[in-house]
Amino acid sequence: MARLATRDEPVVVAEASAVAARRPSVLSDYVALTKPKVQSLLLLTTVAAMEVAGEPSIGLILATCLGGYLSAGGAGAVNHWYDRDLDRAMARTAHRPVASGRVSPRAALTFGLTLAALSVVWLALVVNPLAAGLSFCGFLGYTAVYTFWLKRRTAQNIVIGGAAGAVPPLVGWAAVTGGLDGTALYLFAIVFFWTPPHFWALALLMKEEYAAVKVPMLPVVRGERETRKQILLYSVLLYAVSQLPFCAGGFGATYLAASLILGAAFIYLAVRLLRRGDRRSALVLYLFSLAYLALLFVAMVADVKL
Ligand code: HEM
Ligand SMILES: CC(C)=CCC/C(C)=C/CC/C(C)=C/COP(=O)(O)OP(=O)(O)O
Repeated sequence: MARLATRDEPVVVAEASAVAARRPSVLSDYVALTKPKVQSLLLLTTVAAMEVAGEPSIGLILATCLGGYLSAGGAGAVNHWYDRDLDRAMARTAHRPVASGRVSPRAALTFGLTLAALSVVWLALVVNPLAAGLSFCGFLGYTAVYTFWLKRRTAQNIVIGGAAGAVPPLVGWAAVTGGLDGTALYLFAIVFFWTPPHFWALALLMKEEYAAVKVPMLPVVRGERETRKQILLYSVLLYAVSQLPFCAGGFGATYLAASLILGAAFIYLAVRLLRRGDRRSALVLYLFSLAYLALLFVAMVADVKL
């Protein structure tokens, strides 16, 4: 039955279109499933490793980055699918495409698995089988090992699961050389030891949210002081590991200077967090951790190219 227009209608229409304007497009929802901001740093470590490993062509760099993006993006989509119950319950993640119901769980899972399959085929055919295999291990590490298995079971979830995020430099190295060597393993170790302080600094800020959804992150299970101690411990380990490629002769003075300064700053911020125990120090360390990894990998490239 036809409805009479009312004087309120323009307001209702304006409100409806304002909501529509705020609603992300389908494209931006699918891009969000791939966790693009995290990907930018993963790809930086991939490209830096490629430049350290040899003289890759632009074509090889782009092909490897596409494969890496598909693999890590597929893993991100599978994570959105599996963790939708947790994401829905936490303010930081409630707006995500699957959690908020804009993308169906089945569509997100199909999307994630399709990207992962495309990645394996693409890397195997266009780059090489080792790069494809390593990248698939990263996919399994983030999805099966971290997301499905460890995240909801143990406070060591991020320590073990963090190995997945350390795979991209190996993919880059394998793409250029067809193999792996000591320097490649040091790059893996740097990201591996970087991940716990990176995440735990943020977890300190999100402790209540994780506790509410019963995810056993370190600050929830062992308390804030123990988390701050562990952050300092891993910061010192990270510093030690970051010196190894220099000691092994893989890098020279530029890398040594950068790793000393960046490592000292990391440890200083971790000590400050331990002493002060405030939210601001945790936020500063989290933000610095992002800059640290980017600058350290840029320094590696500068060291070997300049
Ligand atoms: C399993 C290991 C890791 C865990 C649990 C973790 C966790 C997180 C979380 C919860 C955030 C908050 C922002 C968000 O909602 O996405 C974040 C941000 C970020 N992480 Fe990690 N992270 C891990 C490994 C990595 C790795 C290996 C990299 C890259 C090398 C990385 C790069 C980033 C970047 C660039 C951001 C900022 C993104 C933004 O501003 O939205 N993370 N991480
Ligand atoms: C192919 C490959 C090398 C993939 C691995 C990439 C990898 C491990 C990225 C880390 C992703 C990340 C932001 C995890 C967040 O943890 P979370 O999912 O618990 O955080 P959330 O609460 O933000 O979802």
